[in-house]
Order: sequence, then C-alpha cells, then structure tokens
Amino acid sequence: MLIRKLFKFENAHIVRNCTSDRCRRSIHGHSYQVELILEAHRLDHGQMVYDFGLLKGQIRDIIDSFDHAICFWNQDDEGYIASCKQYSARWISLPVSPSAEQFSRFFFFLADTILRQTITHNGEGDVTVHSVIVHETATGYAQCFRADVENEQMGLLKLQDFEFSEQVQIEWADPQMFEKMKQGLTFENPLVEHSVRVDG
Ligand SMILES: Nc1nc2c(c(=O)[nH]1)N=C([C@H](O)[C@H](O)COP(=O)(O)OP(=O)(O)OP(=O)(O)O)CN2
Repeated sequence: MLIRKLFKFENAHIVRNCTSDRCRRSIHGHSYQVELILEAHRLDHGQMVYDFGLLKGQIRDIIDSFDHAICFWNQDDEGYIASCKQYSARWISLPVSPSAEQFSRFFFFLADTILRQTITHNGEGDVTVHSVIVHETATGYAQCFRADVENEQMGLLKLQDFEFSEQVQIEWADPQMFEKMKQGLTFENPLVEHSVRVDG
C-alpha cells in the first residue's frame, strides 16, 4: 500500500546548462509542491502505513529548509555563490544542480536517510520511501524512484556534500538535526498509549 504526504515551499534558483534561457541565467522562483510517497506491506497499530503526523518532524523540517531560501549547485561560479550567501540568510549548497529532477532525487535521499534512522514505536512495518514527486510549476514535475537515487550517472548524493546556512539550521526544531543525520544517530518517534488492545 502507498500513502502520500504533500509539502509546499517557495524557493529561488538558477539551473545552469539547461536549454531554457530564462532558467539557466536568471534567478527565478517556484512554488514547489513535493509529494512524498511511502510504501508498506503491513499496517501499524493505528492501522496506518505511517502516521501522517510523524512526517511533520525531521522530514518536514528538512524539506522546509528550502522555503524562502535560495539554493545553488556547489560547482556554480564562486562570485554567484558568494552573493547568494551575502544577500540571503537562508541558503542551501547542493552537490547537484537544482533541477526538478535533482530536487526529487535529493528529497528521496534525505527522507530515506531520516526514515532509516528513526526508531518507531507503534508497530510500523516495512515502511520505505516509494518515490518522490517534485512539482516545480503547475505543469511540470519530476518523479524519483530508488534506482534513480542510486544512479551515479545522475550525480553522487552524500550527506557531507550538502550545506545549510546557519539561519536555516536554527529554524529547525532541533538545530543539530543534520549533524545527527550525518553521524548516523537515531531519531525516535513518540511512545503510543493504546486504548484498544492490540495483538502482534
Ligand atoms: N525537465 C526539466 N525541465 C525544466 C526544468 C526542470 O527542472 N526540469 N526547469 C525549468 C525552469 O526552472 C522553468 O522555470 C520551468 O520551466 P517551464 O515548465 O517552461 O515553466 P513555465 O512556467 O513557463 O511553464 P508553462 O507550462 O509555460 O506555464 C525549465 N525546464
């Protein structure tokens, strides 16, 4: 079974080397919509794949990092990167260019990392990220599956190659969240009191 949670944010970027002239050499913004699709073959004690509310923790925070921020490819021009950092308190440095395709790849990668490092407490089953859809505009989206994240031709994704500005980090519920992700530390879901007896 699949479930879907929708996230929204506003972000600015340039996507270098693409064919669209407006896109490759002018800073522009999009109202992004991100669909995180999770899959499991059994339900938890609440008879859910994964409680939607649990997706409003670290996963929401990491996606919300991009809200009212500018993001750039770390291979971009040094002067451009310096200006982004100088004039925007909220910025993200990426190991890949910020196309819709790469947004879907790294959101899959980041959500998958958080999910793998999360200790669950409500009988959740084999919950995994199935895919991530990133709508860049009302008419265009990219959808990433696990094989795309692992496809090195599309660019290597490593946590240490992402950088979030100080302002982005201090707005997370836990400013140490990304450090914990990089160190492989665990996140823990709340304990659940059951009012109806659950077997198994
Ligand atoms: N495959 C991709 N193509 C394009 C991307 C992308 O990330 N992946 N990005 C862009 C630009 O960022 C651009 O702003 C969006 O392009 P486009 O769909 O042409 O935008 P419009 O709002 O003008 O679309 P309409 O359908 O005309 O409303 C370019 N391409």
